[in-house]
Amino acid sequence: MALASRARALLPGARSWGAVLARVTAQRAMSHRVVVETDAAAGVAVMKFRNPPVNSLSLEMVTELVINLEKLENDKTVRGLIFTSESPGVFSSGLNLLDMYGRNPAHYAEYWKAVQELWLRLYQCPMVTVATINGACPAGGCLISMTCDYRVMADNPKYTIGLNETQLGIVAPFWFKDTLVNTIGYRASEISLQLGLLYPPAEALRVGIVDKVVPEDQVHSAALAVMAQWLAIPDHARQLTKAMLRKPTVDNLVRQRDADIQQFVSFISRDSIQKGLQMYLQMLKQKKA
Ligand SMILES: CCCCCCCCC/C=C/C(=O)SCCNC(=O)CCNC(=O)[C@H](O)C(C)(C)COP(=O)(O)OP(=O)(O)OC[C@H]1O[C@@H](n2cnc3c(N)ncnc32)[C@H](O)[C@@H]1OP(=O)(O)O
Repeated sequence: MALASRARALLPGARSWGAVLARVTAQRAMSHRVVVETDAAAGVAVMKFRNPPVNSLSLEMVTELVINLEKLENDKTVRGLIFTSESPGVFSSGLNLLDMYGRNPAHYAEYWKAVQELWLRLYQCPMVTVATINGACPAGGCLISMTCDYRVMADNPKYTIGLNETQLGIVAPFWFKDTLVNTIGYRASEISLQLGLLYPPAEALRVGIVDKVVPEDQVHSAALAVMAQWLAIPDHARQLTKAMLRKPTVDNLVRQRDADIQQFVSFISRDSIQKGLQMYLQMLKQKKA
């Protein structure tokens, strides 16, 4: 779908992703939640999350991620993309709970469409993608990491990764589940997803949700080394192979995008789910206090 039509699909009346972002951020001061640094000679870009305090994937953040991805995909000099957090400690705390709590159905629908768009773009990204997981990585953060071709995690037992949705009383949608199954296999997913497990680095490596665990001060150099290995493969062959492997999973969501949005809106709007999210947010506050 062309850029302009995708933007219109996300927000009716908008002519481009730029216009979408302008509307999304209209009520807030413009800020950059995503920092992109490009090494043109190496053909590698690093996308750093900068959305304090915990890099939650707010509507604004998701929109900025999509815009930046689109720009990089159009830049033929960039062949590889590394994701990381600008501040070690939290890679991403996942979807922004405040975009899923206490809002109206139109907002939930807009948010979910943007999250779908991000996943579709990341999962089909023609660049080599590597997640450098330098902090906590629950739920949506884990989803982003799993869309990458390779995951390197810092060896810090305080950091955990996994799809913990059930612990919040919510359900990971089928395409989160599909991404997990494609990463760690069916049986491990049955256990992981139902219990909402968050794995520390050694266990994450054992179950296969990450591919490499390295000392924290080596996480970036390790990601660059992995990138160099992947970039040694001719792009066209690797891209077609990736597309072939991932197409059935992508098609599964594309076929039922609108139904998935409706399902999300009706699920998240339920009183019982809203109450559960309220309690979870309170628990996070109390933990802090
Ligand atoms: C049928 C199918 C239909 C579909 C059904 C629906 C499908 C939904 C799928 C959902 C996917 C998700 O990603 S749901 C999101 C899951 N995420 C999580 O469970 C992570 C929760 N957060 C944490 O565990 C921690 O914050 C962690 C990331 C480890 C960082 O710990 P720290 O001690 O550094 O920081 P904290 O003190 O906890 O948090 C700092 C502040 O950030 C806030 N905060 C933390 N995480 C946040 C988040 N995700 N969104 C918003 N705000 C968040 C806290 O409330 C604090 O706010 P103040 O007190 O105000 O400062």
